[in-house]
Order: sequence, then structure tokens, then C-alpha cells
Amino acid sequence: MTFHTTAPDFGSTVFARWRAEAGEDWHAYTRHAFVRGLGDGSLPQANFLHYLVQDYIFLFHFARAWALAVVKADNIAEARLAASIVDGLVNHEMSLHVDICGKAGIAEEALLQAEEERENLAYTRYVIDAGLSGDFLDVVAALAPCVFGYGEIGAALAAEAAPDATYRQWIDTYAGEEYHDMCRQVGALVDAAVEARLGPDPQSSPRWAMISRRFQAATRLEVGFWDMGLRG
Ligand SMILES: Cc1ncc(CN)c(N)n1
Repeated sequence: MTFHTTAPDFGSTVFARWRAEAGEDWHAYTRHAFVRGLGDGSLPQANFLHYLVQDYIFLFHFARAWALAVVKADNIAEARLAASIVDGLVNHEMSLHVDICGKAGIAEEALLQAEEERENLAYTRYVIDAGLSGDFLDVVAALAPCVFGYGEIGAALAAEAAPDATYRQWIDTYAGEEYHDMCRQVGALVDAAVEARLGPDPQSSPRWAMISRRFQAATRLEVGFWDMGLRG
């Protein structure tokens, strides 16, 4: 995997800036060995399934954090989009996990009972804390690397992986129009939310560095999640 595609910014200038400020951490997340193994099929199936089981739990808590974005929303547009993401996570994205694990003989009840790995605990509780202790910008900045990073990874892998690649179902989910449309909606939400709270020149606000740091912290937690997946 050489990742020739230009990284998409999903129409969001704020995301493009956060990603640039995350620098090497963003690269470590989106070009991780686990990601390369998904693309070329060299990732052992046991590691993939272990990751999927953990990710099922991750998505449950991640949905709880998006629900906190509904709580912290300032207007109906923010509340509607955050609520639709909660719905997308629990009623759609998690189906991928249930389907692939089911085919491998792991029932949904077993997914719910799996013990959380420490990297999973650290990441999910970080985003929930951002939602509990912070405002709307704190929580969306902490949630953003998850949304945009998988969109970027999906697009890069779809462009380079073989049509019959081992992990094609996973790749197609995150390269698909439905997921990318959601990324663009979150991109528009983030830009509007930042402008409404920090003005047209947000980087001159003292809060900018704080929310950009939240994005960077969550990006490093994504790297930890892939490390956990490789450890198996
Ligand atoms: C850990 C993690 N990060 C992001 C995604 C994409 N929603 C995910 N499924 N899992």
C-alpha cells in the first residue's frame, strides 16, 4: 500500500487545519501497519476479528458520546445531525461488525460481553469525558478524528486494494457514499459550529489551541486502537 490518493477534507476547512496541526500523529493513524494489513490482506483474521469485537464496544460508547453532543448542541441543526450520527452508529455501522463476526461464528451477545481492552477504555472514556466536561466544540473535536480518519483510510484503501481483497467488505463500508456523505455533513457541522462560537478567524481565538489539542489527543488514541488490533 503506497496511498497515492489525495487525502479528502470532506469540505471542511476546520478539519483540514486540525489534520495539518496533528501532523505526524495523523500520519501514524491513517498509515498504520494495521491499515496496510487491511489493504493488502496480510492482517491475520484473528487480529481482524479481535479488532472488530473491540470496535463493536467502541461504537456503543462512541454513540453515547455523540448523544452528549446532542445535549451540548446550541441549535436544532446541531442537535439533528448529532442525533442522526447516534442513529447511524447503533443502527447501521454496528451491523457491519455483527455481520462479519456472525459469519465467523461470533454472536452479537458475545460481542456485548467481551472485555474491553485498555486502549478501548482510554479512547471511549476520553470522548465521553470531553462531552461531559466540555462544550459542543470540545466533544466534536474529540469525535472528529474517528469520523474523518476512517473516511480517509477507506478512500485510500479502496483506490489501491484488489477488487477481491480479503477485507473488501470493511473497506467498502468506509469508502462508500453513505459513510462519505456523513463525513461531509460532519465537516459542515464542524465548520459552522466553530464559526458560530469562535468567529470567522477561529485560529486567532485562544480556544483554538485547546480544541485542536483535543483533536490531536483523539488521533493518538486512534493509533493506540490500531496497536491493540495488531497485538491481537
Ligand atoms: C476506533 C474507531 N475509530 C473510527 C471508527 C469509524 N467510525 C471506528 N469504527 N472505530
